[in-house]
Amino acid sequence: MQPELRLTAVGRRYGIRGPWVLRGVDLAVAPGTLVRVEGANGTGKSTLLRLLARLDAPTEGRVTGRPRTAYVPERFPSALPFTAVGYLTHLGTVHGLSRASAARAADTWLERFGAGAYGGTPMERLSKGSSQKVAVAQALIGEPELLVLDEAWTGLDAGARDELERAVAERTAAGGAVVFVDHDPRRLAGAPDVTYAVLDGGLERCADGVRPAAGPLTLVTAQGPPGGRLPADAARIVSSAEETAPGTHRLTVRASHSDVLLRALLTAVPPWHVAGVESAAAPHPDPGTRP
Ligand SMILES: Nc1ncnc2c1ncn2[C@@H]1O[C@H](COP(=O)(O)OP(=O)(O)OP(=O)(O)O)[C@@H](O)[C@H]1O
Repeated sequence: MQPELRLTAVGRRYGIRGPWVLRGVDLAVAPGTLVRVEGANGTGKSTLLRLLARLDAPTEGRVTGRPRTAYVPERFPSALPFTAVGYLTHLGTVHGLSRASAARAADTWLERFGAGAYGGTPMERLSKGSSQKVAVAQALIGEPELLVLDEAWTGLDAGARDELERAVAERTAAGGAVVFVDHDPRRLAGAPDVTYAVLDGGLERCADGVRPAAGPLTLVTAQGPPGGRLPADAARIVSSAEETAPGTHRLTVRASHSDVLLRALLTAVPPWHVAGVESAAAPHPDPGTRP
């Protein structure tokens, strides 16, 4: 991401005399970080996310940085004159993919979210859940440097919710930033690097959720070349790594990121051998995660 997105003394109000929804907000979104935004209804979370996605401009203050950004809005306009694949392919080309790659990526994302059967269905005929899968896929198709998710899990079935969590882990593992709002406090529990609450128009950092993160952890035993370094994509997401014997590594990773770790190990050149995967007890509760 070049350079990181930054809000400086940002304020937003609607209408010349409207009340300030946000004021004096300073926020930097560093590459590779997962940021959760909390707050009661109507406090300005969506307003903040639209500013981060640069779909809205602040009334005062500055927004700097131009990461390639994708956004899933709270309400996705589903009555679009496209089929699901047609829409996603179009969005893929907007993100710089060739038409053929965009069409392939469209199929892949619909399959991942369990909506492969609806690729040829006109968007306006999709159910709410399938439409939400398209909403999420359109944001992921371009592998954005900044992914902004406003209640993106709402309306998805359990399989698609898990898949979106995996996709978020993949984005951050690849060095992208993800900012999300979700009404479910368990969403990606333990995973965010930082949590902010929107409160009285300002932004409060809840607690340092810095790694090693708490929450459910997975313990992976893997073998690589003796003395070899962990593949970069794996090193970025592990909470701890220990070489217990030459070439044998004990890795802990947040459970939500375990698939991404395994893929990083197995697709490394040369590939690593995964000798074991098991659940590990969380070391301590995450102060950044509220019950
Ligand atoms: N386009 C707009 N025009 C006028 N007022 C707006 C607009 N968008 C948001 N607001 C007002 O700004 C305030 C914050 O809204 P926002 O949607 O950002 O909050 P939120 O925290 O995302 O709410 P929720 O949790 O209910 O989605 C609300 O009072 C809302 O009515």
